Amino acid sequence: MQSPIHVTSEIGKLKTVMLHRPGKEIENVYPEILHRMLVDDIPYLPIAQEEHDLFAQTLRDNGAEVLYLEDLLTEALADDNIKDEFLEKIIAESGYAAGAIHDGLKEFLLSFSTKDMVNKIIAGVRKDEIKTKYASLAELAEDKDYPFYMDPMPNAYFTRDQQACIGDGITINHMTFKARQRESLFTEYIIKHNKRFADKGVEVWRNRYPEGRIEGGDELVLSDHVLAIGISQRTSAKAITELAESLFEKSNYDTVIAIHIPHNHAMMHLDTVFTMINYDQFTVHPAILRDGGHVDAYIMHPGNNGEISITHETNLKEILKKALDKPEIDLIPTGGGDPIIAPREQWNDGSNTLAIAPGVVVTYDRNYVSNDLLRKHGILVHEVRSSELSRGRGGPRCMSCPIVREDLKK
Ligand SMILES: NC(=O)NCCC[C@H](N)C(=O)O
Repeated sequence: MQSPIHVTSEIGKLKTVMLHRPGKEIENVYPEILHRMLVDDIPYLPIAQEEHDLFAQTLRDNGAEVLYLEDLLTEALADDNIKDEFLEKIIAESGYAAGAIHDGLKEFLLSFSTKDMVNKIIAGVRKDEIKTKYASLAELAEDKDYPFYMDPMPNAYFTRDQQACIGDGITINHMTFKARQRESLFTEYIIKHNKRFADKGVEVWRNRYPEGRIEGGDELVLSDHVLAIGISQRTSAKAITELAESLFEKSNYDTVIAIHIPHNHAMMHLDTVFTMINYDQFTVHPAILRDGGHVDAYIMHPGNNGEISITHETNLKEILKKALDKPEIDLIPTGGGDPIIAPREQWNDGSNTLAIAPGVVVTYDRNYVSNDLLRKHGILVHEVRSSELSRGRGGPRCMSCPIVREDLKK
């Protein structure tokens, strides 16, 4: 059976992509919780939505079918039993497995249509929105001034991270920080219960329950048998090993290139510093390269008796040449490698390009130095507006989850 997921590269023509249009969750962020919510500023919602609509339209204009996470989840919850089961899980993962607040939240959420309920869960539920029949001492006395029973999910529009499509399957991710961990429950329900995916042979390479942490921004599908993955603030060596074991056992993938990157907020995922944009071209933030273009990379292949063989290599160009079987690789430095422009543009996701076809990318307009350089290297660049979207600290690749891409011609 043909899987509804098919992604065998980072650059094959984009056919189907999943987005989330930013909603009320953005307006439930306030200064005291900014950093815990993993954002550095509060986007102005109407403009963020306008910018996001233009981003979606750019993808449609270039032939992609745009699906919205909120619609896919709503469809997945059409059956009342499944909706009930989902509500139990999301309320429990929000901290209330049982008790008065659990009951109050459930009754409140069930009072909405399924679509509005989904949007409300993403937006967050304030304490003053529900009535509880009684409250425990903990509920009365602890965190009295904290306004939410269910936290907002202001990062939901970065649909790259909760999951990642690789080949005909998907990883449903155990995310690093509490602020984002509930988001991948949505993916689990979409894959299990949305008719587009349910019972259609989608392989789950790794589900959201093992402890090791992993996020899609670190997962780069370089070809139909090579995956690059960041060892980063968000993805652990343990999760990478488990994913490699699963891919080697069940898929065509025979090479996983684990690249160590700095563990910090500006470079949280591999795709904030390194993306593939053509058969032999990549963007790279110079800060991840040591003298001579070196990184710490660990090349994993299936070994004997189900073990994994690992070699340590450091020359990024050589690693990519070998993995992709190319005579040369063009690494295009963010901000031209300038010591001020490069980190400034990287901060606003100048390295985070979304390829929509080989040599054709979508980028933020504000990173004009990087964009001009891409053009000089022969790339077709579609710029999208970015004043508000960029405040969430993610770019076009972060805001998109490719579901289907055309295979590359061999
Ligand atoms: N792939 C990505 O780099 N996604 C960006 C995620 C930004 C979000 N504020 C986060 O910290 O998770």
